[in-house]
Amino acid sequence: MTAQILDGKATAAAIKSDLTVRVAALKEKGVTPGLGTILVGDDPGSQKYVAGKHRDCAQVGIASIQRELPATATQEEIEAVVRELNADPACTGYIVQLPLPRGIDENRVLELMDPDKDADGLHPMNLGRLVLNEPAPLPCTPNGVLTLLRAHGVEIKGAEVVVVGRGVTIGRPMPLLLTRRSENATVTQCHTGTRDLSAHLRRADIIVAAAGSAHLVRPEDVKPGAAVLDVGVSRSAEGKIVGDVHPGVAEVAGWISPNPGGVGPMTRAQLLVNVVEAAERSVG
Ligand SMILES: Nc1nc(=O)c2c([nH]1)NC[C@@H]1CN(c3ccc(C(=O)N[C@@H](CCC(=O)O)C(=O)O)cc3)C=[N+]21
Repeated sequence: MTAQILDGKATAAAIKSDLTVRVAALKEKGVTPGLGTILVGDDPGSQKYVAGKHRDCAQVGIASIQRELPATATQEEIEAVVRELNADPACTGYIVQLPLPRGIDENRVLELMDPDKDADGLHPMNLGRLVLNEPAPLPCTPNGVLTLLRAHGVEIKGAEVVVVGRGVTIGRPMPLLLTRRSENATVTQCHTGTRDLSAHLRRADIIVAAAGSAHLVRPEDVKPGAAVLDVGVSRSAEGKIVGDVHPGVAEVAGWISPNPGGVGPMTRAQLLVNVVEAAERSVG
């Protein structure tokens, strides 16, 4: 058996073509959505991701606002740019590319953002709204995972889902999304303190691997027919992306998300969704 592909590239393209229509409608009403990015330092990976986000914006008609600071930028300098984008009416949503350089208090920067311009859904106010079941922009990667599953008809309701990882961008918010009444999944969250990861993985109908540990999920850990989402990004010595899922899993799983080409493009598409939805809310 070979797993069917959870095609993030194609699903993201369909989302973007829907957004193109909605952006055109907003422009007719005099509103042009604008995505801002704040990039600090010169990490090649971060530069590449941010460039990809602006390419996506151009495709759907969203304006781009790019702010770059050197790796030596101080806390105050970064916070000044956050204040600037909070005040800029052309910037309807923005992100602060993470991680920020060592020595910068990331949480202080995020808390300074206007929660209504939070395109990542990672502002503490919006994470709190998610916990309280209030409307909020949803964290892009977890929401991308859900959208990818839905687009391929994978049943989430009642599924046993194992999330591996507890990072702020994926591991922590993912179970919050999955356990809403609209999804009704049963979730087990595993992490480095989990005693027997394999035992949990083997029971899962859906595995979300977001530990950042190369080839952590092995074929013998996967129930035949399960859906496996590879969210991890490590790099090989040659700089190629290595996911959290061993390639042999494709012989056991029913569904698998390629990496690259799976959750990455979905993350970017959900970012655009958050920007467009915020602009739509602003026109009522
Ligand atoms: N505030 C903030 N928001 C983020 O959303 C955020 C962040 N910080 N910091 C870094 C991570 C990483 N991230 C990715 C987005 C797209 C791809 C992506 O599109 N990847 C392509 C391949 C890209 C390649 O080949 O290098 C793919 O999977 O097909 C990957 C990774 C967003 N992040």
